[in-house]
Amino acid sequence: MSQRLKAIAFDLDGTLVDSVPDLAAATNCTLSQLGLKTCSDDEVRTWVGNGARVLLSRAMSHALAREVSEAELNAAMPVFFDFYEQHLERHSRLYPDVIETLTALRQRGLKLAVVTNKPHRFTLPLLRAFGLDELFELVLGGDSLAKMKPDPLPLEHVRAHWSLERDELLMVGDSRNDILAAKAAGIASFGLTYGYNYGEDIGLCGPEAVCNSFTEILSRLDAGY
Ligand SMILES: O=C(O)COP(=O)(O)O
Ligand SMILES: [Mg+2]
Repeated sequence: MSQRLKAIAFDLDGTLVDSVPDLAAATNCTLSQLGLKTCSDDEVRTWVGNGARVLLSRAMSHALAREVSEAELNAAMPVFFDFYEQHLERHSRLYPDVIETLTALRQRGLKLAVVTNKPHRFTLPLLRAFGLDELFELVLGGDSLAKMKPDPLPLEHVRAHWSLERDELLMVGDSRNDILAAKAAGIASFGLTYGYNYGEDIGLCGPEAVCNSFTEILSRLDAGY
């Protein structure tokens, strides 16, 4: 492990939790209510990454075969939000070895944060539902600050919060938004291959390491990446 590393920022959807089944259910509830054709989990998997509003906008555009207006989206968002709030973790699953690995990282003295593009109102309840909330000292949602990943702002906020140098913070995530945010913030990142990255290979955006499982984070840190 880099002697300098003091903290790790983790993405949530597609990194800690496979949340697509419940995001897809909320999307389909909204589409049905609008009288639109529903979509598959696999389609939703390629639309996740830029927050709930962009997900719904992509789903509605797909169903309507045209761009959606802000007014149409504004009218649909409450349906999505209400449903998702009630069914956050019904079909979602923790990825293997997440709790064990996070616990091991904490035992090494690392501070852990969540930096997600998921709206903040869903983030803490989801972490709580999977018993993850106690493992993180700092949790930022996609609407906690003025900008979300791939903007570097959330990672700069984490650095400032803990007074960290650039080489003292690492970002771990499944999406190019995570890797691009890390690069823009001037910090290292690990990309996970099992999550959602618009159907693309996470290695293509140039993370410092590519991990095929959550536990591999430990061995890559031990090997100095
Ligand atoms: O909700 C999203 O679109 C993505 O969330 P994530 O940043 O935790 O992957
Ligand atoms: Mg993600």
